[in-house]
Amino acid sequence: MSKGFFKIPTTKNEPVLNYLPGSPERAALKEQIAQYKSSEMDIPMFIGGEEVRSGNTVRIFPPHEIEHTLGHYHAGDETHVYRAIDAATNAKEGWEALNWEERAAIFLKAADLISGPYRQKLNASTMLGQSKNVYQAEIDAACEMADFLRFNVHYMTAIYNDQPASSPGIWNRMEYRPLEGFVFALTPFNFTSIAGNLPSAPAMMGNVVIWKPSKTAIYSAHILMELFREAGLPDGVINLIFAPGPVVARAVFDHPDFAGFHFTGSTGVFQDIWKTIGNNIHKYKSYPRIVGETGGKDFIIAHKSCDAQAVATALIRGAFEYQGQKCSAVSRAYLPSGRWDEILSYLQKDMKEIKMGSPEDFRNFMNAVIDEPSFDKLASEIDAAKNHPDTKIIFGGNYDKTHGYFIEPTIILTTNPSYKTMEEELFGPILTIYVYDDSKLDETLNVLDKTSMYALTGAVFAKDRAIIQKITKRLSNAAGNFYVNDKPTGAVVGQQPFGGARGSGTNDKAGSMLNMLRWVSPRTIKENFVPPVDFKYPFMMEE
Ligand SMILES: NC(=O)c1ccc[n+]([C@@H]2O[C@H](COP(=O)([O-])OP(=O)(O)OC[C@H]3O[C@@H](n4cnc5c(N)ncnc54)[C@H](O)[C@@H]3O)[C@@H](O)[C@H]2O)c1
Ligand SMILES: N[C@@H](CCC=O)C(=O)O
Repeated sequence: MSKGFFKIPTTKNEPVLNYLPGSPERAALKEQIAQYKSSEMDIPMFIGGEEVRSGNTVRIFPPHEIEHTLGHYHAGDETHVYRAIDAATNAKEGWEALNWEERAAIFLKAADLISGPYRQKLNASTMLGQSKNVYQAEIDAACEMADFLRFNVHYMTAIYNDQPASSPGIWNRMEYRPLEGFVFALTPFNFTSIAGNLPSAPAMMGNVVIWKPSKTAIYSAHILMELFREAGLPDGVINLIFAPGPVVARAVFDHPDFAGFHFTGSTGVFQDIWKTIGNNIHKYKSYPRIVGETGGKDFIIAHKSCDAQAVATALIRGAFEYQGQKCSAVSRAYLPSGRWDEILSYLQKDMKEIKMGSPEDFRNFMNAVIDEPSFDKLASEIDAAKNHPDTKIIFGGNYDKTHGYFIEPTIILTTNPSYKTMEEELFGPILTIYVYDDSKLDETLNVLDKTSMYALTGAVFAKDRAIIQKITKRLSNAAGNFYVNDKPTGAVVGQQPFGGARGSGTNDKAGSMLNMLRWVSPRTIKENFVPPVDFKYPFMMEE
């Protein structure tokens, strides 16, 4: 029982370190990378606090250096899913009974471990396992992960503090119970922080969790699990398993105690799972909470009043950072004909200077794409654009998978605003540009709004305030995160709550109170201090 209304420490964003030559953080990171590269890691599942080794091992290697072995993980099967569900069920009572401040302390400690001894472990494992450069790893694995943990504690207390009014003689209370059952967290490859947030956010609210990460992000997922354990997370609260997605899904979605699904990944997978949950709805104790943040076809629209250099910079950073493998990455742009030559000349200058290679060489702006299927798909889209009458490749267009999965940053110019790469998410370093007639802004906005099924991120570049207002209003349903004169990537927890609508997800805004509310099932308690003892109401009195 808590014996005080405790206040949490002030919530602040984790500072982004610079990694300048000669800095201590750069030296520490390089040392951690060297250490990880010099020994192979043996990675078990974690079920109920036990390290589980199936003996069925799978090799892990850097996408940019495919001959090198980072380690092996132990792949699981259906039996491990059932063991994980049992472990979660056994942990539930004890975890729910723990005071909120004890739960908060575990996750605040995890955040401080990230600021300290775990920072370079998370950064190095993300750089090597997912092929991110130092800055992309730092803003994700270190800063965003620490921010999720600290801000979610803040939102948890804000939720608990939200209490109903009480009339005289009555005390109304709202109890924010965890869900009755377990939560399933299914996580993507591209953000270590998302992989960590999806299981930890429901756990913070008192839930027990089965966590299945992407097979291409198991190296950093292992470090996250070690972090949670070192921070004091009790056994069985989060259970990490490496069975194939469909195998886990079959067992989880058939279980009567399945209570919530926390997903980030592609739209097709989410929609299939939603159907499975719908078909099984009669099997569950409660209606499950379904939270899914999915794909995007994110845009920049520039107006003739824009700053051309700022547009070019936003296109390059927005489209090519982390090889375009951000759900928020710019992959289609609508640029005004009157400013196109100027924007193009800035692009020409900058594109020449982009370096691509291993993240171990800190000069590289870009690294490899995540795996061979992704590489092959991107290469085939580039080839298709090379041969299509509506398109011309104006930058890049080459690819090579001899030693790693490298795709050149590629810009396609199209005369057809409905060309495939203007509509479909490719998830790679391919940007398609459509140059519109300056006088056809309204038509272009209509096309932009209707071209794709997604509505995740988008940006307008303009100096004219009336135009900024007009476009912001006209595109109000085209993006869940909308940016004015800024690239549409790099949302910061607590500053730009993140998520999209339409085909891009349930828009529950990761790292916000809206998301945390999905992991509780409130119970209203009314207490009457002096209950009535006569059933008759005063109006019934004799005249
Ligand atoms: N909106 C957002 O906030 C956001 C953030 C990051 C990534 N994304 C999206 O995620 C996608 C990229 O990530 P990804 O390639 O890891 O996504 P993905 O959908 O391929 O995989 C996500 C997870 O689902 C599992 N999975 C895949 N197929 C499955 C199936 N049939 N049954 C059960 N599980 C299955 C994977 O193993 C992985 O753990 C992109 O579409 C991107 O836009 C969205
Ligand atoms: N929140 C991240 C994107 C996460 C998806 O991949 C951003 O804003 O760039």
